Amino acid sequence: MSRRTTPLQDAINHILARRDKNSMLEIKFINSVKGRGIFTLANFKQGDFVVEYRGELIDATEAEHRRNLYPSACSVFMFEFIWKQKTLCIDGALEDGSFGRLVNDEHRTPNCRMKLIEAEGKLHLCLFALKEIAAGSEITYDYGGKEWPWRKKLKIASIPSGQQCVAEPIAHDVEHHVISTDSFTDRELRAECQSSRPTADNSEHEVHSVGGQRGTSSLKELIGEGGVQYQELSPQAFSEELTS
Ligand SMILES: C[S@@+](CC[C@H](N)C(=O)[O-])C[C@H]1O[C@@H](n2cnc3c(N)ncnc32)[C@H](O)[C@@H]1O
Repeated sequence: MSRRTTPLQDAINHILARRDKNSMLEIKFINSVKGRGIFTLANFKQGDFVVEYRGELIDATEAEHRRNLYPSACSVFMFEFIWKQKTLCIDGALEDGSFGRLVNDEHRTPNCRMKLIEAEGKLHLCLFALKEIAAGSEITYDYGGKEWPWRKKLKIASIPSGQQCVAEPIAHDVEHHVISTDSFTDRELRAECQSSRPTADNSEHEVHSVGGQRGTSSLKELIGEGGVQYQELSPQAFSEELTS
């Protein structure tokens, strides 16, 4: 990002070019509980645009339809949010090589926050740094208030009086709740998600209106006229119930 480019402009540039910050981010496999995550290769400053959560914009009805079709390994990639009293969803189920869909949850000390951006009449979800993020760190954000299984399965370490509690995940305990990326290769997962999609769709990077036979709403109908360009988004993310 050049000195004069604001984080918002930086985000819009990446949105329009449909590209991630490939020289600043990398995908790493963490473990069989968390699966993959996104890590920084360079420092980010507070406020910087980090990555877009790319996918297909769909409405609540279509999201519900897909949730019923998708295996749970795919529906965990559906990010729901409220826009002008409407529930919308970015479906990031396709393994398209983009980074945003692989960012993991951290509700206590996230280093990024999701914001909604409207660029050229289309809605986009983007992560911005909440603080300085040093090279080598995992990118995280708060998925929202929901009781995610990995949050529940926390071991509360013994707390000396007057000190804050420290919680640590117990890996073996949450194993059965987790979409194990090592049991699903990328190709298999992509095939799974693609075959369970309601319509053939090669434009997963496009944010567009409801597809296929199920809907005819235009994006304008989905998001309304003259939307806000830049909005803080309270996370209400991933709409999947993770059950074993
Ligand atoms: C959108 S995906 C994130 C990418 C995922 N780690 C992967 O490898 O595909 C969301 C899934 O990642 C896992 N996940 C995210 N945050 C986690 C956390 N803090 N602890 C354990 N698992 C987490 C859960 O399996 C969740 O369903």
